[in-house]
Amino acid sequence: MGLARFFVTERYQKTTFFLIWLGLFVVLVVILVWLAVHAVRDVLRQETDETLVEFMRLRSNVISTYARMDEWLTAPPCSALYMEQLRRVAFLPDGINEFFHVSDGRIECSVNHGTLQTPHEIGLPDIDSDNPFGVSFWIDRDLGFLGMPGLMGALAVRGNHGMIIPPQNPITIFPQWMSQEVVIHVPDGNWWYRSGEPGLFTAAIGGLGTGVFPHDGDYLHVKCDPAGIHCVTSRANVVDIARNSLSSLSVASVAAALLAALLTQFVYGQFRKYWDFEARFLRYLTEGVICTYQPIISTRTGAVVGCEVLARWRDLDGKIVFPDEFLPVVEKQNMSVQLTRAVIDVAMRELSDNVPQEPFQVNFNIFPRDFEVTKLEALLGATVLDHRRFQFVAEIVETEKVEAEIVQAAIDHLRRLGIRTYIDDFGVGYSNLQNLGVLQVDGVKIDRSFAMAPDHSVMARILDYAIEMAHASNRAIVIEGVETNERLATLRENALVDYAQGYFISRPLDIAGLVRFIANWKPEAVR
Ligand SMILES: Nc1nc2c(ncn2[C@@H]2O[C@H](COP(=O)(O)O[C@H]3[C@@H](O)[C@H](n4cnc5c(=O)[nH]c(N)nc54)O[C@@H]3COP(=O)(O)O)[C@@H](O)[C@H]2O)c(=O)[nH]1
Repeated sequence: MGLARFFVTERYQKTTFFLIWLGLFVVLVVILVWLAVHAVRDVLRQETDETLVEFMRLRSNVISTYARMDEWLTAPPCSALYMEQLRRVAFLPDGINEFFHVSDGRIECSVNHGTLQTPHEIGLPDIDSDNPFGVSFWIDRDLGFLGMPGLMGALAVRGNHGMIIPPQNPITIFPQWMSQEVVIHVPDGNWWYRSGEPGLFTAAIGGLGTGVFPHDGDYLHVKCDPAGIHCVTSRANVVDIARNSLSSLSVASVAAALLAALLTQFVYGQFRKYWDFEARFLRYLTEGVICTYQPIISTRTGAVVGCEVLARWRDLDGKIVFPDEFLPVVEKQNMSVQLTRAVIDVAMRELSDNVPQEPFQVNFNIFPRDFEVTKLEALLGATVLDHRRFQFVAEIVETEKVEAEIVQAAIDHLRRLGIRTYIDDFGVGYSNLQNLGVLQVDGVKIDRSFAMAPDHSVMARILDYAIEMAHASNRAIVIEGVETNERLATLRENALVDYAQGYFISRPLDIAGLVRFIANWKPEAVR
């Protein structure tokens, strides 16, 4: 049963619907979060790369500017011609805004915006020239000595040629939730802060991650240029992201809830289709078949002579389903042989294990469409041989028009096997007088509507005629639907009736009930 209960049992359906919705909603939210994390990672990677490219471009400008200085500065240092040559360098479109001559740790002269009045000591570099470019750096120095008070910048010197690299504030405007730090990484493993939010690089290399990785509730991404000189660390602050995207988050949640509801309709619909009555009946037909037995008594002796086997089907939630509900499915899906086979198997197992009475008549209902020699052989042949102490009766109810010749051949075949055939529900539907004349059956069960009709009603009077007609054709007569003692008494007074069946005698019983009924039944009580 397991999960199926949730789709079969009415009272679980709302809960099931809600649980499916919740599951889908969670899945959608997880997908959204996953997409958002990926988008953030992409932004981090992209912004990091862009900043690195800026710094690498600047660096190649610096290198090419040095090449120009080496080539163009031919005059004696700080001479008028030299200053002219230096000014030509300053016109290069390089983003570097001060050029100077250095000798013995002193800036001797400079050109561009700065106005160096006197030589200026610059002391030891922060980063010496032991790098692939042979450039020494003085990081973040106050450029007041160049007549640029309050401006900070890095000094880069190669040989006697120097330049100022102003603070490189990234051109890009980051999203509010993002920050960056650029450091210059030097070969001895130290690094110098270059720009952005201090401390990110330290956190990143302490975070032991590569690529984009979570760190202290944030996402960090660190990347150095191929020469390993500039390193950019970008950070996405998760709390800031959430705070900045509150409105988008609410919209996304509502959208996810609605989409989950739509998907639930579909998914639930598919499950329901899979588990709807018809589908599950067909899947579990054989496993679910149970048999009930309605006793049949002799009107002459009052003794129990046998029973009619009536099928029920146990649904997956344990509910008992009656033939009115499943027979249309059986007929529509052409499963009559499977149902009858299952009923016969269950009934014969239960009856042979529990009912010792001999002889004992066992009536089965056979679909008219199965009243063909080959189908009946398959349905009843072996059963008859295995259970010879039972007297089998095949009840045929004509819910559809049948070919009399085919049915008669089947009746003859059954008779050869020792099985009797009764016309069931005589007097209603196709089960009429004409068939009584055409089909050589052994007995007639007169439809219960006659016996159930009030005394002196038209139906009750027709019952008498029906009995007479059946008797005239020399058939055994069974009256169904005996619901009162009075009706039974009337029938017993009528010498033409052979057997009676009905709620007054007993409702259909399970096998244990049938055994009890047989044990407790007192024929004289109805005599
Ligand atoms: N092909 C098959 N048809 C089958 C099988 N099992 C049952 N059936 C047919 O389903 C119809 C309904 O059967 P069920 O609900 O079991 O009803 C039977 C009795 O409970 C009911 N009955 C008997 N006595 C009385 C009574 O006094 N009053 C009253 N209101 N109802 C009563 O009648 C049904 C038995 O009818 P019948 O078969 O005509 O003798 C029914 O048509 C079954 O035939 C199956 O395995 N195969």
